[in-house]
Amino acid sequence: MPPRANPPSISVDNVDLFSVLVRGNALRQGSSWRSSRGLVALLLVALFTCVVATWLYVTSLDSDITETLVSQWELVSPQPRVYSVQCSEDYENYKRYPGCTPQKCGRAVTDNVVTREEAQVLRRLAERGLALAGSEGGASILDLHSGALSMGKQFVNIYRYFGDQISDVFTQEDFQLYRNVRGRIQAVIAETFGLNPALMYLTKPTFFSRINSTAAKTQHDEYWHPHIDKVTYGSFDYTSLLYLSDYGSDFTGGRFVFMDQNGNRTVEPRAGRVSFFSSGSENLHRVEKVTWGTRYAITVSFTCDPAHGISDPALP
Ligand SMILES: O=C(O)CCC(=O)C(=O)O
Ligand SMILES: [Fe+2]
Repeated sequence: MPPRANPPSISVDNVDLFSVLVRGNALRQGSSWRSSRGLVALLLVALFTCVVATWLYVTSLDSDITETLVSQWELVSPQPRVYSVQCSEDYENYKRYPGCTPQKCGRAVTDNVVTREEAQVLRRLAERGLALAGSEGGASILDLHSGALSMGKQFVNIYRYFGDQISDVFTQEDFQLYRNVRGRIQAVIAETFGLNPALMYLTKPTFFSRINSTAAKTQHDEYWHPHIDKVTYGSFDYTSLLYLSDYGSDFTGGRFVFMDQNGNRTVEPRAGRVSFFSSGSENLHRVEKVTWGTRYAITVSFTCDPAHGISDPALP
């Protein structure tokens, strides 16, 4: 038999001291291993709790502050859905035009002014026009009044650049439809805000916009910044947006957001939907970044100042 590898055990009163020592060490190692495992588990639980609590806080914050005014699937008809807001003091710094200058401010949405078929015709018109060029970044515009069209990092004038050929792209009927729709939008804004439609004038810029998720290449592509139309565009007193595509199926992201002090309120675009509002700082807003697909809209705005009025777009 080979010699025992274990040291000789000292037996005192039937107690094997060596075994006691070895067991004691093992117990100590075991308990320190158990306690450090316990500590790690505790830390993981604490971390998990923190992550869950933060996530719950952030999502609850988000849902608290974002209210959907109108969803894409709803049909707002026959009456517009109107949300009144107190007019800002902005208007006091401008000349007043009785019968037009906002006395009542707010925002409204209607699906009863432009049909989905008309929106489709206008969308095809926008597609044809914007196919002539377009921005390198995610946001392109086509202004039928001035002729400005995004091209690469700049703009060209379609009427100058394409000359007579432009009549192969746009027909007289297209312009007629624009005029007709503009008139109906003007009427619904006047009725909603108690204005005399004859004292409202179309103003510039009035443009088709096409937005997709391509990264911005210039400032012109950065459509998502919060802004006040009266500040950005100067002449605007009433802004309207006619949507030509559907949130959720034609594109994702790209909701319109009113940024109020007590939270955000969104309008989900729907083809044929007209959203309109007084253009002062009571209606600070932004457009969410488009995350997928292509979003088409037309901005049609009105001024109370006849000097800032423009004529309807027309073929040259
Ligand atoms: O396209 C939109 O929904 C809004 C665009 C906008 O805010 C603007 O043209 O000033
Ligand atoms: Fe705007």
